[in-house]
Amino acid sequence: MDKAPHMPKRTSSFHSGSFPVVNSSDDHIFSSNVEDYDINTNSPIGYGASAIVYGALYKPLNKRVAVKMIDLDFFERNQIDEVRRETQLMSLSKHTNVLRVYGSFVNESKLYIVTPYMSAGSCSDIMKTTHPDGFEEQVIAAILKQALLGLDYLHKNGHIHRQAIINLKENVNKDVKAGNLLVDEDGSVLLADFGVSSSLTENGDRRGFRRTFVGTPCWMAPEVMEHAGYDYKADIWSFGITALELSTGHAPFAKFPPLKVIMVTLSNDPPTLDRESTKHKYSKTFKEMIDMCLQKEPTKRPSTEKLLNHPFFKPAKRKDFLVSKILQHLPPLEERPHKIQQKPITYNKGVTWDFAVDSEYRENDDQDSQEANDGTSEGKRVEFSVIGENNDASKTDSSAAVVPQKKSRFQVGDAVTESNKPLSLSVPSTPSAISVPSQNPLSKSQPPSAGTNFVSNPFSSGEKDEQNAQRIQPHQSQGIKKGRFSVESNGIRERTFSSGTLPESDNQLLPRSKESNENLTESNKKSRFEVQQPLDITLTSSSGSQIFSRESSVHSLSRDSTLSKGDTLLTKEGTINGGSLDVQTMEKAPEKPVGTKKGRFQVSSVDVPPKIDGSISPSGIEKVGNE
Ligand SMILES: Nc1ncnc2c1ncn2[C@@H]1O[C@H](COP(=O)(O)OP(=O)(O)OP(=O)(O)O)[C@@H](O)[C@H]1O
Repeated sequence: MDKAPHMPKRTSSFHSGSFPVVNSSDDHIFSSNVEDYDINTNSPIGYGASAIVYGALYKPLNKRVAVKMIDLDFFERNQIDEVRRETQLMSLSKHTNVLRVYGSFVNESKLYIVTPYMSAGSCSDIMKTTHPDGFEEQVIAAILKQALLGLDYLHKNGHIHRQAIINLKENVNKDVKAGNLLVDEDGSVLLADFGVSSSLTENGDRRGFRRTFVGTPCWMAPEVMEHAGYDYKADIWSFGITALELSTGHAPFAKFPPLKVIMVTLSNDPPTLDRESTKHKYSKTFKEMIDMCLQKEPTKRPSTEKLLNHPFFKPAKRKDFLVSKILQHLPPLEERPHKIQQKPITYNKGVTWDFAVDSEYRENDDQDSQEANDGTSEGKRVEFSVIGENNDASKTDSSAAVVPQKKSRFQVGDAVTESNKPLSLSVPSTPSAISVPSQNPLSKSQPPSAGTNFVSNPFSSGEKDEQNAQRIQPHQSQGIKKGRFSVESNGIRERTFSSGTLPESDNQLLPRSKESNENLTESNKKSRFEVQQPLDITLTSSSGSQIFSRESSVHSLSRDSTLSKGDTLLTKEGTINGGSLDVQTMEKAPEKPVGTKKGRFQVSSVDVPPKIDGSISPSGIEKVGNE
């Protein structure tokens, strides 16, 4: 397996003896010798942001356990130190509804975390396997009651589930969610995944104010999205989202790209249970409980204690009810199809949102993200990049336990961005929107090739951007102009470009242009993102705080080549409503490129005068890295 090239190599100072073995619940000290674990590396039972989870036999006790394997080569020393503390912390959590750590140790460069084997898998697993449309109400009540008891324990002991107590300033996407509710064969539901993975998936630099969110933001509370201060009430929001997830089979907005989830969450009313449209019938009481949790104002949400007294939970059945209702016909974990999760790891500076994207949004070519992230930036920005690479689960082996998957990344931000490798792409004067077709994320036929660092001037087909870069003029219009570019190994090829203020009609969202996509060859299928950049845009949340921009810009970015009607984009008023979309049909490339490589494009808005040489777009498209 390849390792993500952006990951810093950990120094060798961390060795197997430095990770203390911790006591299990039954006072057995689990061995730190990997030979004592017969790990079934052929059939992982789960994938996470930072880890692959395997079933294993712990030979000294002849006990089945789960082993979470994390490749420490991908992480920095301070992150690892924190993992050590948090793993110990987890070992101390003693509640029947909180997953305990039996032990942990390092072997070579892998961290092994040993936990009880939860043979039914996560609630998310179960839904995908047997209940794609969600569970019936009594099942949900039985699941959530146990989860709530675990959460109550954590809250009362100072944990916020979504983050380790050690560092309250940095956030990770460790929400309460169905994927983190593990179910045992006896119907026990345990909250998992607090602390340890958090450390590894958040950014290593703890001195700054970077906040990296990993995964999809569907469960993320609005105040967390806003980068505002938050507390344990954020878990209550996630809990409410989880309730919706369990009743429909998916979280609200699960199909949306991450940025859009944020937009919709912040601008719309909280999601609620549509009792008319679900497969199962749900009570008003259930809906009422969800609505209590999903209040945008955190202080209005109930505490775990109050929730436990809610009528919805009063008649909740015991765990054996779950055995008879949902665990009967489940195939063994190892035999279930496990989707490889795409989770990013961020090393960027600045306020950052970093999201995994579903396969439909993935890119296929490699990217040297570490290099790409070497530039510095302050404030928020929009950034798109690809790091890591897709890997087939079947190729997983113990020698390369964790390979961060290829992913796309979106970062949203504002302010001054400084990059060590400015992108020489420019677009003609006064661009307000730039559509960037990138490689079709579903196409695997174009492996990246080395040496392409260029982004085209959209007007200069086939020529390198250094030669063709055009100066971006100061923003003079709030209209939307579009350009788009692709990066190919043999230079830059213009696809299409349109400029000018969009007519009114263009400001409506258009249905996906299947036809245009179908006409594309593999070499020219592109996803793209679009940047709208009126100068005076500020997106504010319901609470009044700024979300995406300060006073100068907003970028809406979508890697979806088209959006469907009803999709939302930022507007210059800073609200979210129907946006404009470029639905140009891309022309077939006259020649198949030798290969396609991606640079990394950092899109930001900077209120600086344009550079005369045009090498850096003052409207903020900068190349921040390359392969
Ligand atoms: N003890 C366990 N028993 C059974 N399955 C497990 C166990 N631990 C984890 N899994 C499975 O592995 C998946 C990923 O594990 P985990 O959530 O701990 O990883 P992570 O890196 O923290 O990921 P994420 O950030 O997505 O939550 C879980 O969703 C679950 O399906």
